[in-house]
Amino acid sequence: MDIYEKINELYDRKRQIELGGGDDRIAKQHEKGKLTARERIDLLVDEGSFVELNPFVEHRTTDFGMGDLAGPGDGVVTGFGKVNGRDIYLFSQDFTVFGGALGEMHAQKIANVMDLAAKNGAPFIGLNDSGGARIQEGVVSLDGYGHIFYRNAIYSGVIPQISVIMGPCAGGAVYSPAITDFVFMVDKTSQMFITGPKVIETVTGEKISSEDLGGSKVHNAISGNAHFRAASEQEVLQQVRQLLSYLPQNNEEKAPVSDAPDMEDYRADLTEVIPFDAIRPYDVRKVIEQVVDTNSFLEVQPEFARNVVIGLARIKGEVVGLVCNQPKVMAGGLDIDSSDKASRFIRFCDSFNIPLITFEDVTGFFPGIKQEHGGIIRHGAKILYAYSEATVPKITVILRKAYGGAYVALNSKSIGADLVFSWPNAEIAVMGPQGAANIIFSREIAQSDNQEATRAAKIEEYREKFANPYVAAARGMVDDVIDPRETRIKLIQALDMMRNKKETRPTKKHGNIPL
Ligand SMILES: CCC(=O)SCCNC(=O)CCNC(=O)[C@H](O)C(C)(C)COP(=O)(O)OP(=O)(O)OC[C@H]1O[C@@H](n2cnc3c(N)ncnc32)[C@H](O)[C@@H]1OP(=O)(O)O
Repeated sequence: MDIYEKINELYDRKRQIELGGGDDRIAKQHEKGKLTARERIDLLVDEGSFVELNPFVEHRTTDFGMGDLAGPGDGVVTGFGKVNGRDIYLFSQDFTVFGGALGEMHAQKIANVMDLAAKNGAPFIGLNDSGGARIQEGVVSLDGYGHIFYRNAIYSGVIPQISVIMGPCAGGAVYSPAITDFVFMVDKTSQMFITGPKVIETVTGEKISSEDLGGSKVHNAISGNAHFRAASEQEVLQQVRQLLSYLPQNNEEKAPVSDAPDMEDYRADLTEVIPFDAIRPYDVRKVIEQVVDTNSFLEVQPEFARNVVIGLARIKGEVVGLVCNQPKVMAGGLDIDSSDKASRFIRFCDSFNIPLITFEDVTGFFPGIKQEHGGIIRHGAKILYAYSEATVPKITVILRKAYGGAYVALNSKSIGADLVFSWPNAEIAVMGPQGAANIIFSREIAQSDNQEATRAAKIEEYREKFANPYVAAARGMVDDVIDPRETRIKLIQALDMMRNKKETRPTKKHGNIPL
């Protein structure tokens, strides 16, 4: 045999590996509306940039007849490539090989590429399509999951981690995506659950389909376990590419800066967006659209806890993280789910050096027995904690109402905001004028001959005294009361001023955020 024959043999072997579980299983995968592991990689990375690692790895199990079964690549393709010209590392589970089930060597390949991603400071992306722990390998496959979860945890906040669910993801397997920063799902073909419909029916008697139990809609709109969903695999992989364009490569870098758009910084229409009447709803996304660079807002978790709007955007080309009350839903009040949603996003932005901008219009934490018994105290505390520990530039703009504990929690000066701006129509107080007047003037109102007139007069008295931004501004809790039309200009100036912001915290192992 000469060297050319050896090279031909190498190519033959690689071709065989690339066939995965073979033509029949590939056809089955396509029939389900799913792409193969390699087709997905081709759609995700820049053309021709993917470099595969460990293609020759095979399992070494002999139990249950496995000794006779070849499993090319052990059911997972791993490697590195580029997205938008920047490095990424990935795995893509191959459902055509043992149903993408995770065994010892499969796990080892994933752990290796995670280590490479962390050492080289680049995002890590997992394309999940797997029957879970490989049943024939028993505890060895469970151990494999442990090695992956461990890396998900210790590399959290070091490199961005993204999970894309493109098939089943069941049992303990779900904990890897749950630790990652962003979870994407595909409508109808991806499901996540700890125990499937059959087990649930056996244990609790409840009947439910896989899709209704853990499909993309459920996790995006109800459980909050996922952040994005798409109608097809092609679309979801484009969404991942888009998200990556906002992110720094690692926690020591800043997010990439884009060219500043050709747009007016003075936004004349901002006076029209918010109703002057303080109780009328509006869509805060209209404020966001006016302030950030045109078409740059990427909303995160748009279907979950819609009373808070979060997302990434650019202002004069610089990436920022936005946390905003949504007065259109539950009057923008904060509840358990929105507290969790906002807090995790604040911590993500802080981990990866993305300045935070808060648009505030909040009536308070949402009242109710369900909220209290569900632990709103503990969940609401997460927001305070997340803002307090964050050291990135932190700017708040009070658009209209800022009441009570929610005023404090939403990046007030007292918990570390660098700058707080307020629009002139803002009301900053312990509670709304109606509630306040009814409590502090209850005796005068009760003793009055005309209770309704006295109540109205007292409400107005309270509104004039406290429901404005000038009391807070007089004490420096608001840095400036601004013309709404200058909001973008003020934010550009503030971000520029804090370009080199450095803030340190006392040395500690880590804090203990209320979970
Ligand atoms: C960390 C702890 C855990 O992960 S506990 C979770 C353990 N996993 C499970 O309980 C799921 C078991 N699998 C299933 O229920 C089904 O295979 C699911 C995932 C729903 C997919 O169904 P379906 O699309 O019809 O495919 P299929 O059943 O024909 O499977 C395709 C091939 O993959 C295999 N497979 C699947 N899961 C595993 C597994 N966990 N371990 C080993 N092999 C697995 C199937 O045997 C099948 O193989 P083949 O193509 O017939 O040779």
